[in-house]
Amino acid sequence: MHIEFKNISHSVKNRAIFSDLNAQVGTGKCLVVSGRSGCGKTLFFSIASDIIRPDSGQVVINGSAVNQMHAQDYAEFRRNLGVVFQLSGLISNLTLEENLMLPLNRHFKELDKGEKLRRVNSLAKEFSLQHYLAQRTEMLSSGQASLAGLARALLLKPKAVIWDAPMTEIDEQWGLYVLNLLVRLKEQGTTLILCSNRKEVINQLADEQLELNEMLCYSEL
Ligand SMILES: Nc1ncnc2c1ncn2[C@@H]1O[C@H](COP(=O)(O)OP(=O)(O)OP(=O)(O)O)[C@@H](O)[C@H]1O
Repeated sequence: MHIEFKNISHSVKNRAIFSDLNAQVGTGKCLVVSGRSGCGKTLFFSIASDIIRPDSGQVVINGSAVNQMHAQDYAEFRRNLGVVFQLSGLISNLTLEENLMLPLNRHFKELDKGEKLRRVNSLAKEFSLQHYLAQRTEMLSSGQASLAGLARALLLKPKAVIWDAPMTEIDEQWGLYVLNLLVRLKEQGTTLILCSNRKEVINQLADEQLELNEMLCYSEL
């Protein structure tokens, strides 16, 4: 999936955070978005994953602007996008299995329940979470919740993964595993957008880098 950010401007409470920002990342490549705290990494993540629409400018997927897509193309774009939140985004009063089934039930209605459960079990096992499937996700540690957030995104076999602050909660061993996993995903053609200042993420994964300009943090409209 080729993703382009064209002339993005966005303000929060009358403060310009992005002003005419441009960036792009090709299929199987990784864009790392970095910058100091408060510069807008999470805001960029939200715009990239179409949680927030920018005040002006466009996010363009394989040549089609997200804000002009027909419903069917938009549904396909969403199905192809794996979104991983900084704080996992799991629903705490559902079990882990219920959380992991949500995107499959939403985007892969045609898959039978047995196949969905097989996918859920296999990814849970990959991240050593199989014993937690029947438990509510408030039982997970923050590192486990982070891995579960990643598992939930990967269940869709996405063509692009957008991850806010990857690896901040997980331990060193899992960090290495996840880094290698991200390298493999890239090799398989998955596009990555990672909002991170971590050196290992930048050194091992970045094909493109966007350093958010700290001056923008203080410019007033
Ligand atoms: N709901 C909000 N209300 C007011 N200001 C906000 C809101 N959300 C974000 N901001 C402002 O927008 C700017 C960008 O925030 P953002 O969370 O994207 O930064 P960040 O680079 O991800 O920071 P960090 O590295 O600390 O997570 C910040 O200056 C913040 O104060």
